[in-house]
Parts: sequence; C-alpha cells; structure tokens
Amino acid sequence: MFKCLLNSNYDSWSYHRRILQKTISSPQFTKETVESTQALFREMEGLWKLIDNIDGDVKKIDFAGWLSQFTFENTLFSLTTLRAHNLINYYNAINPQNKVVVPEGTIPNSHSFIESSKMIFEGAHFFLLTPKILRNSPGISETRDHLLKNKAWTSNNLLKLISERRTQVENSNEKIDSNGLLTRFLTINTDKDINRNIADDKHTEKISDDDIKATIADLLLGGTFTTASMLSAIVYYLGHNPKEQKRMVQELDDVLGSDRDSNITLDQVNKLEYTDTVFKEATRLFPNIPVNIRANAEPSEIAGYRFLANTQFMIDIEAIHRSPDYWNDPDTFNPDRWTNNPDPKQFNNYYQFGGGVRVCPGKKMALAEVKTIVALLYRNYDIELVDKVSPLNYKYDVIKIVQELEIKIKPRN
Ligand code: HEM
Repeated sequence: MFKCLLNSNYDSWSYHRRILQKTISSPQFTKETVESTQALFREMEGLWKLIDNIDGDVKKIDFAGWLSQFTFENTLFSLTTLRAHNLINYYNAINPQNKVVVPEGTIPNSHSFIESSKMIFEGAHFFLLTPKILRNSPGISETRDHLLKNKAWTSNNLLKLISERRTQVENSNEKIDSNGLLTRFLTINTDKDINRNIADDKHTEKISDDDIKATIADLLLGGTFTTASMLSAIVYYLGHNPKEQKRMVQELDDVLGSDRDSNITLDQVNKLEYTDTVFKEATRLFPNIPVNIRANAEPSEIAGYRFLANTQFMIDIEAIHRSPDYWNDPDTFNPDRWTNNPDPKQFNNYYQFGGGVRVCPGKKMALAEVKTIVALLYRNYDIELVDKVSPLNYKYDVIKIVQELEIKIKPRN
C-alpha cells in the first residue's frame, strides 16, 4: 500500500524485514507490548466507568468501536512513543455532554488518522479491483481522487511527524535511548546509531523519511484493524458459546490468581493454553485477511495445470479454514480440536498470520496484545452480547473490518 514492506522489490523488502525481525518480532518488544497494553486498558476502563447508559455498573459499549481506537493507539505508541489519545476523542464523540479533557502533547489530527487509515483499505480494494480505464471514467474518477487525496493526507501527516522527530534526534546532545521503532529507524547508519548491528552490511546510508514513512504506515495499517477485528471475533464466538467462555474464564482465574488488580506478565500470558485454542478457533472461522496473494518465480505445475512464471495466485484462506478436507465438522466452534487428538492436516491449513518468509512480522505483538486484552476483559468483567442472533457485522476491503459489536459489561463479583 505504501510500498516498503508490502512490495515486491526483494532488496528493499528484505532489508526492512530484517530490521523488523530484530525489533517488533523480538522478545523484548513482546514483553513491552504486554505492559503498554495493560496501561492503555486501564485508561480505557477509566473511560468506560464514566459511561452511564444502562444501570450503575452495567454498561453497554460498542466493543469494535472502542477496540479499533485502542489498537491504533497502542500500535502508534509502540512504533513512535507518541500518544494520539484516540480513546478520549472517541469517548468525547459519543458522550458530547460529558467530555473529558484531552491531555497536552497529543499528536495533531490524531482523531482523523484512524478514519483515514480505514479509508486506505478501501483505496487498496478500489485500485486492486477497478480496471484503470474505469477508474478514469466520470462518476468513478471522483472516488479515485477522493481516495488518493486521503492517502496523500496520511502520507503528509506521517512525514511531518517523522521530520519533527528527525530534527529532535539530530539536535539532541544527550544520549538517545529509545526503543520506539521510529527513533531506531532515524538513527540507523548515523553517528547516533542505537541499534547495534540491526542494519546489514550492504546498506550504509541513513534511511530516508519516505522509506520510514512507508514502513511505519504499513505497520500502523497492518496492526490496527486486524487486531481489533480479531478481538471482536473472539468476543463474538465466546458470546455464542457460553460453555467455552466459562472454561476460558476458569483458566484465567487459575493462571492469573484471585487479585483482579494484579499486573499480568508475559509468562502468565504464555501459560493460557485453552485461551490460545479459543483464539485459533475464532480466527479459523473468521480469518480477517481471508485472501492472500502469491506469485511464482518460475514456471510451475500445480494440480495438473501449468502456469507461466509471475502468475499471481489468490489463496482463499477462508475456504481452506472451512474445508471438510482438513477439518472435522468445519463450521463448528470447537477449541478442543486443537488439542484433543488433532488431525495433523489442520496445522498446515491454518493461515491467520500467513506463512513462509512473508509471515506476518507483527504476529507476536498482535498475539501478546490480544491475549492481554482478553485476559483483562474476562478476568474482570462478565460479558454478554447485546444481539445474540445477527452475524458478525463486518466490511470487507482487503481485510475484514468489524464495524460494530455491542456488548454489555459488568464487573465480576
Ligand atoms: C490479528 C492481527 C493480525 C493479523 C490477522 C495479521 C495477518 C497478516 C497476514 C495474513 C499477513 C500476510 C502474510 C503472508 O503473506 O504470508 C500479514 C502481513 C503483514 N503484517 Fe500482519 N497481521 C496482524 C497484526 C499485525 C501487526 C500487529 C503488525 C505490525 C505492527 C502487522 C504488520 C504486518 C506487515 C508489515 C505485513 C507485511 C509483511 C511482509 O510482506 O513481509 N500485522 N499480516
């Protein structure tokens, strides 16, 4: 979309990918994600407490709406150490009578960032599926221009943010010591390099603002709505499967202990085995990137058909996840299928995070974030779906973004 990681230039991709491997895929980053997620979750709970819509402690919230603000804020903070305070902006938008003051230091236009990011997926869908000749035709060219203008807006705002941080870094006389990815990128191959062998020997230049922007944009887009929609899918399937929900809550109590205010550690998160199978099962049924694309470097023969080199293949992940060839009773939500005598075929046929060299670099971060949120949510609240009949409400533009999921939350006794 911004052509840095999500591109087909091997040299540029592998260079940036290597850097990500040593940063966002590292154990340190995963540990920090558990910590930042908890801090932000407590901020979100503080805002939930202010909502007064049902009865005392019982609140009705649009989980999908809150969580896309949350994952945007959390990803932005992990990448840049900047705060968008999107949760407060969101609260203020839905509670105009009882607004909360937005703290100073918030990045400008932060509330528009998330809407604009969502529209970038619409743009990707549009440019992927609309032939050029149609894009230029009257009636459709307005949509094209609107989408391009939106992308330019995000691009310019990110560039501004990067150039401001670059000036700070270059003018600073103090030792720079930040794990934020943006600062790391800015110091690569400079005399202030804080990265210790993170770049390779081939690339000796500083990374340009444009390249940093492309990577940050890919990560921000890759990390926000995917993670939020995964969380909505988990809450939706648990809401429809109370027995499994009860079993998961029991595991949370066993692993996390009885103190509902205690901090959760990465170690504890890693011990949540049943919870992990719940995630796998919810995302098997609702893979929010339902189609992946690959091309063959050489001519190939597949299933008796011959294909020229550079043919694009669309992999229908959703069909694979629900195929009776690989899964028993594929449409049933059954977390136990992952642990009770699992059919070995199923492990090669689960693609929530893709696979091979291009497997999602944010997988560990996403799982740490999702597990921490689910643990805090179900440890501390009774959760109920408001509408137990309708299917999950999503929009599909390259990825499936859950639009709304109303739930009732009540602090647990
Ligand atoms: C539940 C959350 C997530 C899901 C379901 C998801 C899923 C995926 C999938 C299916 C791919 C394609 C992999 C392939 O082609 O084999 C991908 C790639 C990618 N993801 Fe994620 N992802 C998630 C979270 C994240 C997060 C948190 C980040 C970063 C902060 C991220 C950044 C990326 C990037 C940059 C790529 C492109 C990698 C490349 O082409 O080398 N994702 N993701």
